[in-house]
Amino acid sequence: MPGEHAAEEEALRTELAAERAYTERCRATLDRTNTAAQHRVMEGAGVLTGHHSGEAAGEGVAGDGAGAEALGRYLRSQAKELREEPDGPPFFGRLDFGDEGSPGEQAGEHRGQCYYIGRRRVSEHPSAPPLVLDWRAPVARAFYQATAAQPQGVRSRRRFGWAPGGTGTAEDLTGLEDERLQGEGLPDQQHQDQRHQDQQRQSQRPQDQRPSAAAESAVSALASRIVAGEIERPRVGPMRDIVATIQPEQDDLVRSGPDSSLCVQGAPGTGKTAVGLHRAAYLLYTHPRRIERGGMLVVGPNQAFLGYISAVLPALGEVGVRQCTVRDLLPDHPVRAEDGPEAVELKHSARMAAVLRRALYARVRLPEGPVAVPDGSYRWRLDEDDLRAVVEETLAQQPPYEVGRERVRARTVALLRDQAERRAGPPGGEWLRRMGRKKELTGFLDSVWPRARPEEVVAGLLGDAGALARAADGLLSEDEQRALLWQGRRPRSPRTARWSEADVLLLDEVAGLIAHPEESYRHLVVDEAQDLSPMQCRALARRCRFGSLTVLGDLAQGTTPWAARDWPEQLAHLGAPDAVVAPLTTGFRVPSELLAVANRLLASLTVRVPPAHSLRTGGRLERVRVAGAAGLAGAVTERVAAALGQEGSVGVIAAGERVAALREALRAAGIAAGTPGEGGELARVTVVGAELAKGLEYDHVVLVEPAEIADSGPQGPHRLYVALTRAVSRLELLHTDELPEALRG
Ligand SMILES: Nc1ncnc2c1ncn2[C@@H]1O[C@H](COP(=O)(O)OP(=O)(O)OP(=O)(O)O)[C@@H](O)[C@H]1O
Repeated sequence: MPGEHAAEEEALRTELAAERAYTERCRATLDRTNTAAQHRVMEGAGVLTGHHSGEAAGEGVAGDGAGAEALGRYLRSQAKELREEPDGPPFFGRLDFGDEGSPGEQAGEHRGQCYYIGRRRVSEHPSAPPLVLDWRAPVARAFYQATAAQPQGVRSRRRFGWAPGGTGTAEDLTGLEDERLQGEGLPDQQHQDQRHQDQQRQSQRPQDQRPSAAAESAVSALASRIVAGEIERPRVGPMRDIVATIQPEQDDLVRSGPDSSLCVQGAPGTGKTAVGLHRAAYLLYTHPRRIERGGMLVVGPNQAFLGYISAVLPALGEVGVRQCTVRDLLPDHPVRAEDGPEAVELKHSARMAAVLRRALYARVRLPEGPVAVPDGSYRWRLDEDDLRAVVEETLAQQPPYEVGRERVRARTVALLRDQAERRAGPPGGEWLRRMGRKKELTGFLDSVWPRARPEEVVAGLLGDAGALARAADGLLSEDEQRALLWQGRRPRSPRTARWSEADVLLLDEVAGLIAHPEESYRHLVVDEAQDLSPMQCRALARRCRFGSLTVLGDLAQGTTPWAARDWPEQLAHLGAPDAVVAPLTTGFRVPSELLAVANRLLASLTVRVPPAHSLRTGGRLERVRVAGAAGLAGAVTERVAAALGQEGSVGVIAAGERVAALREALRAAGIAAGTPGEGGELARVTVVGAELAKGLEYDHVVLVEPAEIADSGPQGPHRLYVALTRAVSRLELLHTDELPEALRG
């Protein structure tokens, strides 16, 4: 009825005006907080440099110089955080709790309350109720989880629509949407975003698939135009946070506790990376004492990927979390040699860890004969049997090598102490220390448990056929040993050895056997974990001995020669054999039309994973046959130019060898093409090798010569699967060769 409609419009206008006023209040508060923090820094800095009020540096503030310096660092980091924190909407949701609580459920302490939910807490005064709650606060969980069937005390959930790219000012608030979870007589969606009202989202909802229960709950979320708009927003620039639209099955993973490790097996575009990063932010917030920022580490496959995801944690208010590749964690040896493929694979294999352990412990010898230790005019005598028992028992305890050496020293001194005690009563601490430093004792130690350096151990193994044969007996075949041995270029000393990329892993493994690494993280988020080799997994595991992991990956997207075939084994290498494996199968990136094609490829892969459903439809697939190979670059340029006529980003994915030429062809046509992770917000076109496309996404993908990618070695089909699943809306298959069978029309 027109009258009813007008009344509704009026109500919406009133509500929007009230919410805009609230936005202004939040922004004013944020501005004040920011200014106050900057002020504190200036003051703090003034005090610290002695320019302030004539007081001695730091006095009255931090008591001493070191304390003052620490305070200064803290204040600077706080102000830096505030500066780095991007502007954005101060909130994205609102929860109104019912007065009564639904049957069987209690609104409890939240009865009748109204909470705004945002990326960060906004508070006018420490003792006043906050204007906006952090999305990680326990009560905010209901925003993600409450349903009409289980309202969790929530009467109504409001979502806010903000102008894309805006800074979150009052004018940027463009719409709101209410979902009634309790109460009667109200339609589900009370108010709609004014700007997006005409969009025909309904017709875009998937109907051609039978979704899982999780997908169904997500589909119901799509009933929200604001959520749908967020999911379908064109992609340009780095990855965004998804905090306003986290789905219930994702939220369960984000909020699972820090005690046990978690492995997310997720089909392409199901939000693994997003879930992992939000989980990192959640854990930092919820368990600040257990997991400080320095104790959280995010590991990704390459710099391109890290560049792509680097803005997400800062957007969630978490700056200063280290994000790096496995390589970045390893020792900084210059790489000056290259291995053959067989040697590389061997060096990444778990068997190598066993070989290295043997090589290291081959240095330990059982004592031969007694040892005499002079003490003034007296000589203590240590029996061979006793010494042998000391070494054997220490070996059996399997401590890190260096700890083992010190243990043998301590226990040998204890043998001396026992003798001294019998002779003259308990000796003093000084006597024990002196005995421990005796050159006869150190000489004995050097003969049975010599010091070891990783370089010596690895060079001693790879440069000596005999040593390798002994360490590899029963573990590596003769052919494999030959592949590992340094041929012809034996270094004169370990110092001059020319290490390969994979050797650095071996050096790190041995360093880890000698002593635990100094760096020790409380939580690791490991992305694209299916691609890690056992030796890389071990490098991560030893840096998180007392922590837990969030392992993210997709076995179907494994593209390295050592990619994992199943999770239990990979998780064991990562030191988290008990991690729960949770699947994500509802896709947010690839539309179902494109996913259907990619799913056809799954059958030709060597791993078994559940196929994905997609929440998105309207994807377009085009197969474009180009007459001659010479015309391919021209055709790519043409297609990219046409794609630029539409909204969003364009990714050209091709076999690695083609990338440079394609980028050049685009440049010649006046199209600037960036490399992934570099171009920032402005690069709309990216050319990327199929081997680096993992984790990235583009609105429009031009996939060049798919057969070439499929045929690029045993992992080729996996690589093609990755390439096929990068498109958010449109995928063009450009080919001169026949398409792989699964991709034919
Ligand atoms: N709940 C959500 N709301 C909105 N967007 C989402 C949601 N979950 C995921 N997305 C979006 O879907 C896309 C895919 O997410 P993400 O890259 O985390 O998936 P992935 O499983 O890691 O993919 P891949 O396996 O291909 O690397 C991203 O653009 C992400 O922002």
